[in-house]
Order: sequence, then C-alpha cells, then structure tokens
Amino acid sequence: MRIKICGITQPQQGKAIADLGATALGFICVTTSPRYVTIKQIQAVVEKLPSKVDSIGVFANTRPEKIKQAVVDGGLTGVQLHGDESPEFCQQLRESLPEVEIIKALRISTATDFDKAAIYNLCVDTLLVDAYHPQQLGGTGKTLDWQLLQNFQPSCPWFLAGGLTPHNILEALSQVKPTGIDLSSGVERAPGDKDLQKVAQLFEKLGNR
Ligand SMILES: O=C(O)c1ccccc1NCC(=O)[C@H](O)[C@H](O)COP(=O)(O)O
Repeated sequence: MRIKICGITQPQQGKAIADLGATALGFICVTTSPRYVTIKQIQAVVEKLPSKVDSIGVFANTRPEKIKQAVVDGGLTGVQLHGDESPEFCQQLRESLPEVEIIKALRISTATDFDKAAIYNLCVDTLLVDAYHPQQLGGTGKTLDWQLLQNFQPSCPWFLAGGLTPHNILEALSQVKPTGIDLSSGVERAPGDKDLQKVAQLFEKLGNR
C-alpha cells in the first residue's frame, strides 16, 4: 500500500519519514496554507530523499505554467490538484507533463460527490478522497464517513485521506480498501511540524501492509 505523508516542510523530518517507510511525501504549494513551502524548501527536502520515494506538490487552482515550473525546479514526481480544477484542466496538464503523476483530490461532503470519480478517473492517474471543509481546502483533520466508501472502487488507484491518525487507521482500513493512504495533521505537533513519534506509531500499526 502507498503511504503518503503530506505537509512536509523540513528536510530532516522528510528524510526520517521516508526512512520510517513513507512511499510518498507531499509539499503544500498553496500560499494560504500554514504548511506552505517555497520551491527552495522543497528542493532541500527532495535532495535528501531516496529516489524510490515520490515527491508530490499540492496545488489549488494554480496556473499550469506555475505548476510546471514547480515540477521542474522542485524535482516533483507528482502533482496533486486540490482545488476546483476541471476534468479538462487535469487532462491538459497530464498531456503536458506525461512523466508526472497527476492526482485529483475530491473533497466529499455528500454521497453524490463520489459521482465525480467516474469522470476524473478518465483524465488523471490517481484520485485522492478527502473530507470537505467549508473554510479549508485540506489538512483539516476532518474524517469522512468511511461507510460511504465501502463500495468505492474507481477504475484508477486512489488514496484515502481526511483525519487519519495512528489511532483510527486500522478502523478506517477495516472498512475501506484504498490503494494508498494520506495523512497530515494526524501525525503533526503543529501545522507543518511533523511528530516523528506519531509517524513511527503509524508504521507500527500498519505492520507489513
Ligand atoms: O494541508 C494543507 O494545509 C492543505 C492546504 C491546501 C490544500 C491542500 C492541503 N492538504 C492536502 C492534503 O493532501 C492533506 O494531506 C489532506 O487534506 C489530509 O489532511 P488531514 O485531514 O490533516 O490528514
């Protein structure tokens, strides 16, 4: 299973989290986020990572030229679109960055929001299902109703996100069968400052998954 830890800001923490077993790290490129990092900060983390660890830039309603620049300069292997990007936008970005994983986040508030998966899975590599919050785009710590996700099987790989912690991860995975999981605030001391003990606890809970 892929395990993505999002909202990395510090090189030592990124390296330690990769050593603990994360398969992907996420970098928040949304300036309004308390976890925002510059390209320079991303470079400083990425250069310490083993090449097998994916580096995902998280964007929201950002111009394609800016995303492409961040991919090149930051050494990103993937792009996560966390705003209101249309399927057409995703498709165009995918065509212009063919080597880069395109992930579309779906922020779910009602069961009908899942219908979007059938459209987006045609134009992205991976989906990420997150909880909806009226004021915040992500990193909210809010959990989804996992029961709604019991039969969720899009035709592309997908991450479960939203309020996952070392305490609730096994309960979540007993109900939902995603390809990967994504955690941020559930393994933090403060926004952007990861708690390595909580990350270690997460991997202990996950065992060999
Ligand atoms: O984390 C942020 O601050 C953020 C800001 C703007 C857009 C997206 C953001 N995070 C995206 C993520 O992938 C988070 O890991 C995801 O929302 C889950 O967060 P959490 O509920 O805290 O585990």
